[in-house]
Amino acid sequence: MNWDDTTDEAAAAAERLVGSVADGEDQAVEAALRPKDLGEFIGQEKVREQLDLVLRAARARGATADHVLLSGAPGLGKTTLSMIIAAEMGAPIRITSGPAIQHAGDLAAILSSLQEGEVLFLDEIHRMSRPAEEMLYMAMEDFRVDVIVGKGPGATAIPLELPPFTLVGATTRAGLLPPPLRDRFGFTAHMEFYEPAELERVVHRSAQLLDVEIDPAGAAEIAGRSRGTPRIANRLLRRVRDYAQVKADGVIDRAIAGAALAVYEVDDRGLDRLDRAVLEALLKLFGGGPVGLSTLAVAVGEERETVEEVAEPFLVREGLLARTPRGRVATPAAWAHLGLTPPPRPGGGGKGQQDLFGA
Ligand SMILES: Nc1ncnc2c1ncn2[C@@H]1O[C@H](COP(=O)(O)OP(=O)(O)OP(=O)(O)O)[C@@H](O)[C@H]1O
Repeated sequence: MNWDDTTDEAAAAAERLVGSVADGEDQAVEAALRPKDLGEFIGQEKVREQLDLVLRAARARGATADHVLLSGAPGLGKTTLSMIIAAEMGAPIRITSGPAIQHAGDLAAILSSLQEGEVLFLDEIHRMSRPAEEMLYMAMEDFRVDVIVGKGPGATAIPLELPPFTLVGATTRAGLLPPPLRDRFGFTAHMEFYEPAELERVVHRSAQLLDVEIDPAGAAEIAGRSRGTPRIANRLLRRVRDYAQVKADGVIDRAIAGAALAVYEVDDRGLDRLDRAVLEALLKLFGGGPVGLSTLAVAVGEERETVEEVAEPFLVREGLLARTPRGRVATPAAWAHLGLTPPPRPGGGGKGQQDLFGA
């Protein structure tokens, strides 16, 4: 955006970029299930304790909270925490994301329309453009931006003072952030995957909010298949609720949860159709590997990125697949999980397989 634009246009651009979180039924339900304060936020004890101190201290000083960087896999509660930060500080929140900010002017439009103390949530901050990132450095440190007016040799930089604000940046990959950006956050937190017991609490809480009856074994069944992720736990709960409504009396127990999740092809370890397809191809077509990512992706009819970013992180975390310099390799646990017998050693599985089998 060129800063010659009128203020109204700038505000409209900011509005378009900031957008809203809820879009569609699932997002609307997701928003309704979000914990509203730190007390309601389940798990992540260390992060909660540290954040509580940061926010309390800022409140006691009557100051704006320090910038916060949240890293962790999708669905672990980064957006939720940013909303909680705003709520705990009694401040409004704006939500935008790195990919939505194409130009430094886009960011200038948002920053210049912030109110004092406002929380700016910048999701996928690692995907922001370089010029916007450089503008953010100054905005975070000095609450100032240089707005370029005009083009070419006649262009002039006009400094613009910003009200103090709190930037909450979220990223799935903290390692991708340039150190100058990372260092400007006063508080950095890494969000871990949730323990099954914590996810059971998430399921019980959400069931209560959705007015669904569920027994402890039913909640444990859903939690155990949720890949350590509250968003998945909530999504599975909604699908199990549908099944219970249509096929039973609406009450969720272990049997209903198990039967419903079988219909949705989520197995007892939380593997879905894609995860299983990747494992089956690796075991049945390539003898357990090693096999290159691209070949594996073609074998399951998916994009390379989908296999690498959607299926693999979970399979690696579950100890079912290993990424080796020679390619993807199935672990003994993968053979066991699919009820298949690994090829005899030595020979059949190749060197990568032998390594994993301890040969
Ligand atoms: N600690 C928690 N306790 C209870 N519910 C949670 C918790 N963390 C997340 N949730 C629920 O999980 C859902 C997803 O959370 P959220 O949108 O905050 O994740 P996210 O990390 O921002 O994901 P993404 O990076 O994909 O945007 C929300 O509906 C929220 O209700």
